[in-house]
Amino acid sequence: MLNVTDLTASYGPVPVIRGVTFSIAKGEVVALIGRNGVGKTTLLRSLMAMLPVRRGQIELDGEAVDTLRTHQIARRGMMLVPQGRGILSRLTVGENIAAGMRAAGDRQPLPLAEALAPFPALRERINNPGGALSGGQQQQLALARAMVSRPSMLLLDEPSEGVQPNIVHEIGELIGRLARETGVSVLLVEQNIELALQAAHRCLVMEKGQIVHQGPVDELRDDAVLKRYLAL
Ligand SMILES: Nc1ncnc2c1ncn2[C@@H]1O[C@H](COP(=O)(O)OP(=O)(O)OP(=O)(O)O)[C@@H](O)[C@H]1O
Repeated sequence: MLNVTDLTASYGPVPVIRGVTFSIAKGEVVALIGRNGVGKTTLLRSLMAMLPVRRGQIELDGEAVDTLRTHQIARRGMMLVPQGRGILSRLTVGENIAAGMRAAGDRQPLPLAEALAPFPALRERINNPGGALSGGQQQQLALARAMVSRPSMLLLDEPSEGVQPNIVHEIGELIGRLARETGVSVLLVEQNIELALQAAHRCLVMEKGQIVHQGPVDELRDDAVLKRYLAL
């Protein structure tokens, strides 16, 4: 589980994340929503120590990780799947997953067959280059590469991006299933409300670097709420 207390972070003198506090329980999926530029990506990056300036407490599975560096945080079990996914397009599906195994450090990674079990489309394409996959398959590969190190916390930045609209719900269903079946917790930055509703239990709403609202994800079914927080 993740506990974040009074997190403040910036690229320079002006804070982009301002006093953010929230928790995510084991196996819980939380959607982080908000308009463009409010700081959602920056929050994920600051949890991974990828920002120069950061203050506040970050506790992962009962241990403070806010003094650790990015690769050390990954080895403690928090993995980021960035926007655009970071697939190595010339390497095969299997080689991409092997790269995820190396990120595991001392954590014993899953055997390949086990890592691929939730992703039948990848099993059939194990020797194909990552760049030859469809958007949805690449998103699955990014999830498989993160899950192979048996993380306790996944940070997903816009998993619906570049995925055909008619299979967005499959990605949402997959994220929900990974959380149920492995107990991984998920913080999901997502503009696609369909995916958020499919995968998440709760939502956090961000405005100008602050969490201004927390509630059950079903609130996003209300057009008035969407209009207020997302200007849809
Ligand atoms: N590398 C960077 N250096 C300096 N400022 C940055 C950097 N990346 C983002 N910012 C600024 O930080 C603020 C928050 O950006 P961020 O990308 O976190 O927002 P976001 O909510 O994820 O938006 P989007 O949905 O468009 O990705 C913006 O004002 C942005 O210009």
